[in-house]
Amino acid sequence: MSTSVAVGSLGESPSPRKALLLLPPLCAVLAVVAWCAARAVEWAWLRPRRLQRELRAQGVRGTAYRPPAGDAPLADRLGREARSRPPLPPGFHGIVPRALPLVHHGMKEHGKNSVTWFGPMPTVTLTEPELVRQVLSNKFGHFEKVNFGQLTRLLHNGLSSHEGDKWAKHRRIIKPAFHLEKLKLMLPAFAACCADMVSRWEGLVAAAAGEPCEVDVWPEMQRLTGDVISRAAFGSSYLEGRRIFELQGEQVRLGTLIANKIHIPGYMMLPTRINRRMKRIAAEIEGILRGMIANRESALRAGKAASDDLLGLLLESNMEQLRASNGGGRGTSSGGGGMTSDDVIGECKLFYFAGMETSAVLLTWTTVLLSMHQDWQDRAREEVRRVFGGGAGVPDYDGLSRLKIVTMVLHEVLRLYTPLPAIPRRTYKPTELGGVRYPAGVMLMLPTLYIHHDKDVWGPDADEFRPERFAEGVARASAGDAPAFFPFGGGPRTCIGQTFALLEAKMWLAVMLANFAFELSPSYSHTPFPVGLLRPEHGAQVKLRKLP
Ligand code: HEM
Repeated sequence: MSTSVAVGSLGESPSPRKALLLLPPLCAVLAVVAWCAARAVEWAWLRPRRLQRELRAQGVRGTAYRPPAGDAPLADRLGREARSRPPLPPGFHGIVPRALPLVHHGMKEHGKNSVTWFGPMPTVTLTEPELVRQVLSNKFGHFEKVNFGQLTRLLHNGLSSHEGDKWAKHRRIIKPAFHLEKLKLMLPAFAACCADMVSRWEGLVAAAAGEPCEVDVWPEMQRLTGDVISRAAFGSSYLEGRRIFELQGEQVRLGTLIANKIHIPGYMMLPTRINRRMKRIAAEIEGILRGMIANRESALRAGKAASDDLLGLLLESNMEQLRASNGGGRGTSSGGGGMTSDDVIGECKLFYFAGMETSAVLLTWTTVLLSMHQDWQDRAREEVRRVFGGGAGVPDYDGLSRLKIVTMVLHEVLRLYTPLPAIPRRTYKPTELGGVRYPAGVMLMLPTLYIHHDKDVWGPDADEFRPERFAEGVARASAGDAPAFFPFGGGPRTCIGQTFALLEAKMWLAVMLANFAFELSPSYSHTPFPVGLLRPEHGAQVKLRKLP
């Protein structure tokens, strides 16, 4: 006899019977609520307090944890204060207090290697180059990349956020596309983008009819590097690629608006206006890429040669990998030894994310610094004229690799205005580093920009623009033993696109210096500020003059 019949046959009223039936689901709900509450208390209170005790016991000082936002309000306040200060004098490069306000504050209040809180995650800033080297070069998985979950997935979901075997497989497949021999084939695409820009600027100068022509180079450089990556990645389909970079640009802007909230679990799932727009953008980008990849894959299967652009090289390398793992069989995009279509989409998104704004930042600060330091602009132009003989024709690889002064200038710009001011890592397991035993789950912040300006490392003129310090190469530029110059990161996860970025920058400088002279406009205000990358907060206005 079933329970309900038994209860009914006793003639009891239906309410207790209903209550009995409701009891199991109610208990289940209560159990789930209790579990969530316990997890929340552990996440927001017990675990951070435990980590704080462990770090303090070893003498790592810093701010006290305030649940659950940690130092997010302090970071907001310091950021606002830094931005409200008057612009820096042009030619002044002591930008750390303005560009890394939280790191600067932590250092002032608690000394080097101090702790702050990113939500409930302790964040230890490591300022000694040797410790940074140890973290970046670790091959044993003690330090993992800090992944911002759904935000990372919406922005790129490629190589830079993978770990372990998946990362190794993707890096192996992507690497051939960035070999020097392949990059040389992309130089005509770089040159075509620079030529487009030069003719547009010539138009602007002509329209100014003899008056000095003012250009904000920041959006111009975003456009240039967006075009370069579109052409380099997608060859003849670069116009479709352009739409992607517009969408990615918007995605990054929206991502920075919510950066301080993403430590809240599930925040990205909330149906806020920004979250909904970001999801729509991601869907549109994926749609465009899926179409392009499908076309290329079917052409490859039909036996057509792969294109020499990044996507073509990536698909070709992927097919080879698949053939090898299938024992010579026909390649498919279903995974196995190669990448799936979704993986390829993630990597294409990453090319934009990692390769566009970073290069735009480098080119913008180079223009600003050469405007501030006219003597170096003249020296760099002289060198370009000497190597390429007056500017006619497309600069070739041999010529670009002989540009010594231009390279020194680029290195000094990368040192003083490092596009990525800090690199985060997280301890994956308990790890000893510099005499401290870090428990798992501690974020280690490697403040590249701070180390690049550290007088203990670079000497008393650390904040000055002196490209000659790179005359003997990168390794001999700083005073200390450990390498202290790492704008492209280091170790196994070093930037895969650094040769691409430097060739692009040299090509642009060779073309630009041959065609234009430039100086700072009075409307420029020197306000470097990191919004993810170190950007000029109010643009980078220069005055252009066309050279005969
Ligand atoms: C001036 C320009 C650039 C700078 C300053 C720069 C900087 C960096 C840095 C610091 C990292 C390491 C991040 C970390 O360790 O967490 C990195 C990684 C990466 N960069 Fe760049 N980058 C630049 C240009 C490019 C370009 C042009 C591309 C591609 C077209 C690119 C693709 C990548 C990729 C795919 C990674 C991830 C590598 C991995 O995790 O294995 N970057 N970049």
